Amino acid sequence: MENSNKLQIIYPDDENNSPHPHCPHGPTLLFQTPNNVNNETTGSYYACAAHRDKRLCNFHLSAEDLTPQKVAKRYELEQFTNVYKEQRQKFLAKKNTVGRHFCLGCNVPLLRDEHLAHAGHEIVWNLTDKFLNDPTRFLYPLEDDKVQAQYFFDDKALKFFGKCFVDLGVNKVICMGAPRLHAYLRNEHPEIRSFLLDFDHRMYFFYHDYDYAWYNMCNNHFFDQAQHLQFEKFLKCEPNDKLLIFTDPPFGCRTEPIAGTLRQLTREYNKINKLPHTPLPIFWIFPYFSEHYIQQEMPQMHMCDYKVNYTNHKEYTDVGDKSRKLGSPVRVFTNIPLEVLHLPVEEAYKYCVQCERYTALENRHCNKCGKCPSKNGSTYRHCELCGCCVKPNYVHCKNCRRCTQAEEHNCEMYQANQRCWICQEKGHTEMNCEEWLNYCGASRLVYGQNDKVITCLICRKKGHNERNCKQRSKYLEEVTFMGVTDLKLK
Ligand SMILES: C[S@@+](CC[C@H](N)C(=O)[O-])C[C@H]1O[C@@H](n2cnc3c(N)ncnc32)[C@H](O)[C@@H]1O
Ligand SMILES: [Zn+2]
Ligand SMILES: [Zn+2]
Ligand SMILES: [Zn+2]
Ligand SMILES: [Zn+2]
Ligand SMILES: [Zn+2]
Ligand SMILES: [Zn+2]
Repeated sequence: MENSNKLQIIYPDDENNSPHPHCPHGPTLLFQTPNNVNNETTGSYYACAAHRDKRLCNFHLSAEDLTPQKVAKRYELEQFTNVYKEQRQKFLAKKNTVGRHFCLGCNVPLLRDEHLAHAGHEIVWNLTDKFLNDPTRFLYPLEDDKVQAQYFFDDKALKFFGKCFVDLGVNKVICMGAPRLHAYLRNEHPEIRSFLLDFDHRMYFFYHDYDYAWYNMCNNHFFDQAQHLQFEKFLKCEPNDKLLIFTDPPFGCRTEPIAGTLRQLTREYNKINKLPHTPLPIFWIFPYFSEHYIQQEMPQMHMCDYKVNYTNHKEYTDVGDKSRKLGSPVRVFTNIPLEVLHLPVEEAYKYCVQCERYTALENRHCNKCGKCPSKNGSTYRHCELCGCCVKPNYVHCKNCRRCTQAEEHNCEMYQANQRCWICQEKGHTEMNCEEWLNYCGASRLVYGQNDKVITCLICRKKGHNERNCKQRSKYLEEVTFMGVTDLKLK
């Protein structure tokens, strides 16, 4: 089972699924332990899609206790949305900058003498249009990693994204969880229309319904129906329009619900525009070490070398003492061919002639791998035994048949966490794979990242399979040693 030690997450609106009950934050996710995925409900439960901490939303319903009444229950948030909209009128209706204040403690807009009720609070006085049009420059970020995990792009990243959109001819962007990018596009790229979808309700105070919706990206839930209707209008496109979905979710979010939402939005777009299934271009910002999880959900997504920096995160930036030596680990994942993305040479990127695309300056092209292999910002080196490039500090363990961090290496523990190259499942390596024999000599793709190239499981070289390997006798010994003699290797 994939992710055998992890909970499976069932997204609420996958077709074929029975409907999930709602919490105040929209349809819940169904969490299943791996041994009850076959329609058994023992141990499965529904919980909030947006909050990764019970203290923040305590909805919890065991799948066994599900009843039609519970599925039908809805939470009305109008008492909130109406207040937000009333508050917003203060700012958006007022032309004069004098007397527009904002209480940072209570997160509410204030007019004239309303501040009297906020004595002692931290208040931004007389907001200029510049601030009003770029609210993340003065609001306190909601940094709770169990919910919003609000980290804002630095100016270089904003400029890079803006330029990518222009180069790609994109004229409409859905900013899903990207409020600063939304403001940047509105202010600096009037030729691009942007629509912000964010869980941060404070955006009500700065944007109209036609370019912002209070939204949960973990279940594609709109808290305010009026805004949803406006969003549908935004999705309606003219033949020359080019729409792109941009998302920068909290890194604590699992990839299943985000991918589920991206699919839902694409479906909604196709339906509204009466198109046959047409994929939308996507930019998904996430750390390089989550690559596997993204590709598991969306194999069409590839990682671009651009390092994304945030202004309010110590480690995800290239400035300050605490910043990582190798730069930010945050990358852009996209279904757009990487060849068409131009990374800025002035920010330490270069064009690799062999790869025919831009890569990080420190990324050295490997002729054996046929690519610029580094993922984390260090300079990889090629390991002949692994048949691929590895991190420079890795050492090859013959027993595990993998390059790994030398310190604290325990073969048994290490192998238990490896993904087998034969069956692609986690928990063992090739030598202990039950499917070993079935796969012997079969022509198949190993090494997902190098698809199109067959890597021989015996010598780990590319271009032939076990049947044709010069080292086959060594392999026969190994298999015999494992107590298997009946080889289907003819
Ligand atoms: C890592 S920050 C990205 C901000 C982006 N870097 C920018 O500068 O525009 C995550 C954003 O997603 C929003 N967010 C967090 N959880 C969300 C959810 N469940 N649904 C929608 N938005 C969410 C946060 O409010 C925050 O704005
Ligand atoms: Zn909830
Ligand atoms: Zn206050
Ligand atoms: Zn290269
Ligand atoms: Zn290599
Ligand atoms: Zn190795
Ligand atoms: Zn080992």
